[in-house]
Amino acid sequence: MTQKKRIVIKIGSSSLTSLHGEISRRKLKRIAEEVVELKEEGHEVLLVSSGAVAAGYRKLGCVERPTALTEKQAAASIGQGLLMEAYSEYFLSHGYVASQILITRTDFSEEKRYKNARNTLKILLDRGIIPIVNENDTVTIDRLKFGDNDTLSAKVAGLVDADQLIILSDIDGLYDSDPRKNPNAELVRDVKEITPEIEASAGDPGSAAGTGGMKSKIEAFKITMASGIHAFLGKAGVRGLLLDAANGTASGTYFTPAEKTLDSRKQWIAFNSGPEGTVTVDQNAKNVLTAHTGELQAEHVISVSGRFKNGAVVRLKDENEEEIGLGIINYSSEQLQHFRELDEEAKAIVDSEGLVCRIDVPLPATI
Ligand SMILES: Nc1ncnc2c1ncn2[C@@H]1O[C@H](COP(=O)(O)OP(=O)(O)O)[C@@H](O)[C@H]1O
Ligand SMILES: N[C@@H](CCC(=O)OP(=O)(O)O)C(=O)O
Repeated sequence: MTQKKRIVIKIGSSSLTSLHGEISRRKLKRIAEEVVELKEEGHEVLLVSSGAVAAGYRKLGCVERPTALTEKQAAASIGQGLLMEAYSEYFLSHGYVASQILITRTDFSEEKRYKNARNTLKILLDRGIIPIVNENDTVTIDRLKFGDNDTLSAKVAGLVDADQLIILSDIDGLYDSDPRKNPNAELVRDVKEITPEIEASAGDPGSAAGTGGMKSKIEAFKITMASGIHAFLGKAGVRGLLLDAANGTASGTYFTPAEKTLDSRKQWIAFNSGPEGTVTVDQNAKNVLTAHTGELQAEHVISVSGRFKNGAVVRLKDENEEEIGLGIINYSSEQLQHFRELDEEAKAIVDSEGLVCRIDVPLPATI
């Protein structure tokens, strides 16, 4: 009997579009058919689907996929509805209900919203619905965009405690170098660690429709591997690929999670919180903090940048500007600045009371 899994499937723009960059109903139906096969096997399925811009730009009056942000946002507001309509129609005809979730980065960076999104998605999955997630392109400002849906899909997989993330693309897996530049590039079938060689091999998108290329997919797999989630990269449109990927028999690249993984709070700190400031510490503190036993006392803080409240996530750096980790700080930036201005006697009193920070997520192990 097959083990029932919770599977997140990311469908890139290039997997849903024709040569001209418009949505292809035929391609969408092929993928939807495979999703239905997974549902019939009893798996829970959540889709992260790109394609809103592709589905809408013609109707906006553009002759090709726009590059200006405002046009992309306007195209997405037309296309997102059309995309959902196409999925919904197909799934309903097979007795499955789809739901739409549009997400922005702040939905992840604010812990309350993160937990709320998690609860909603879990209810939908428990009830057999197929949630379809996309970035809320229409309202997201450039600086705060995910941009590509690869890292979004890995974060969503972490959010719902998925067993597996399947990324469908226009290529049948990760190659040891960018196949457009090197015709002798070879398919890598198993990845247990993202090495510097893998990072160097990952190039840009293969088509005008794609956004992140292999680079953003590798970022996504770093997140799944650190979060204990199995992942697979394969080519959309290959008959039976989704079922085979779920069973571990598909042709493509499998990414095995690390042995030591982060619990859900640490995942949130590492990948979603968005540090609000930087605290530079002296060598003594660095030694203690990186030994994992340590707690940072105020006297070891050399400088503070950014404005943050107590309870914020901050980046910790050493005197050479090297990052040593992320932690939740017990003092605001103002309190820390104030501390630096006290005389030694006053400092000794505050310091004996004050734990400033404990390192929660060491670097570079996980990011
Ligand atoms: N090392 C690599 N292995 C495989 N593909 C790569 C690599 N480096 C760059 N690419 C390119 O990444 C493309 C897939 O990413 P992208 O175009 O963004 O598609 P999607 O829309 O599916 O996200 C491939 O078509 C390929 O040309
Ligand atoms: N959110 C955008 C998709 C962004 C994008 O192109 O991502 P991808 O094709 O997955 O690299 C849309 O729906 O058009």
